[in-house]
Amino acid sequence: MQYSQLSALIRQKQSMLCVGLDSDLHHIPAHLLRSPDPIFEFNKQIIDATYPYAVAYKPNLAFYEALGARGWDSLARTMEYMPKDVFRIADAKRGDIGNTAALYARTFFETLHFDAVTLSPYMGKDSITPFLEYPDKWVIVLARTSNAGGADFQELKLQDGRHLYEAVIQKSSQWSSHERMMYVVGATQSEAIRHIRQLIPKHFLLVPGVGAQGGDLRAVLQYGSNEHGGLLINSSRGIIYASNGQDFAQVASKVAQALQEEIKQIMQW
Ligand SMILES: O=C(O)c1cc(=O)[nH]c(=O)n1[C@@H]1O[C@H](COP(=O)(O)O)[C@@H](O)[C@H]1O
Repeated sequence: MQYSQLSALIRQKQSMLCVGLDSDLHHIPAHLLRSPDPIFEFNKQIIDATYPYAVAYKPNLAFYEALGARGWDSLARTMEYMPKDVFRIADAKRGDIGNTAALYARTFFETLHFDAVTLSPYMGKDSITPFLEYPDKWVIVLARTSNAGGADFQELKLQDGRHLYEAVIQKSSQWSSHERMMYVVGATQSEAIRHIRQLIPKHFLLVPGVGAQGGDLRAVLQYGSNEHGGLLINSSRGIIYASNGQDFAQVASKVAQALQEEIKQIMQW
C-alpha cells in the first residue's frame, strides 16, 4: 500500500485505528476452543466486527509462534482472510544481519503478504535495507517504545545532547523516504511524540499503548497527527478482550467504534 492510499483510507474511514491481533488461546472465549482453529476463528470474528472502524491490523508474531506449526497456520489463514484494503502489519520486531534480514523480508512480504514489518534498528543499516527492496512495502522502526524499559537505551544521551532514539530516527530516515518508513512511538511517551513530529513532519508513526497501557489518546493526536493523518493508533487487549463471552465480537465492535469516534471528534473531522 502506498503512502497516498494509506492517507486516503484514513480520510475515508475517518479513523487511524489499528487493531492488534495479540490472540492468545488462554484469553479467547472458551466456546471458541471447540472450533478446528480457535485462533483463526477468533481473528476472523474480530476482523469482521472491527473492519468498519479500523484502517490497520497488527498480528503480533509472538502469539502465533508460541503455538508452533499450529500458530503459523492460524496466522497464514488470518492473512488470507484479512481484507486487502487495510494496512497489514507484522509485529515481529526483527533485526538481523543482511542475508538473514532478506529471508525475514521474504517471509513477511512474499509468504504472508504483509504490508509492513516492525524492526529493531540495533544492528544498523544492513539489517533494515533488505526489507526496502520490496516496492510498496514498509519498515516500521522502533524509536521510543511504550514500555518502562524503553528508557534504558532509547533515552541514553549522546555526547551531542541527543537521545539515542533521536539519533536512530535521524540516521535511519535517510535510508528511505517517509513513503516507506514509519517509526514506533509509545502512546505513553507524549513528549517524545511531540519531539519526533518536529524531527520528521511527514512520516507515519505507529503508536501502541492506548487502552490497556493507559496512553493518552488526545495527546497522541494533538502532538502526533499531520495533514496526511500521520498516525496508526494501536489497541490490542482493550479491543479484542473487551469481553470473553459469547458476545466478544459485538463488544469488540463497540469499543473499536468508540475509539474511532473519539479519534474523529478530536481530529474535528
Ligand atoms: O511494536 C509494537 O507494536 C509495540 C511497541 C511498543 O512500544 N509497545 C507495544 O506495546 N507494542 C505492541 O503493541 C501491542 C500493545 O498491546 P495492548 O497493550 O494490549 O494494546 C503489543 O502487541 C505490543 O507488543
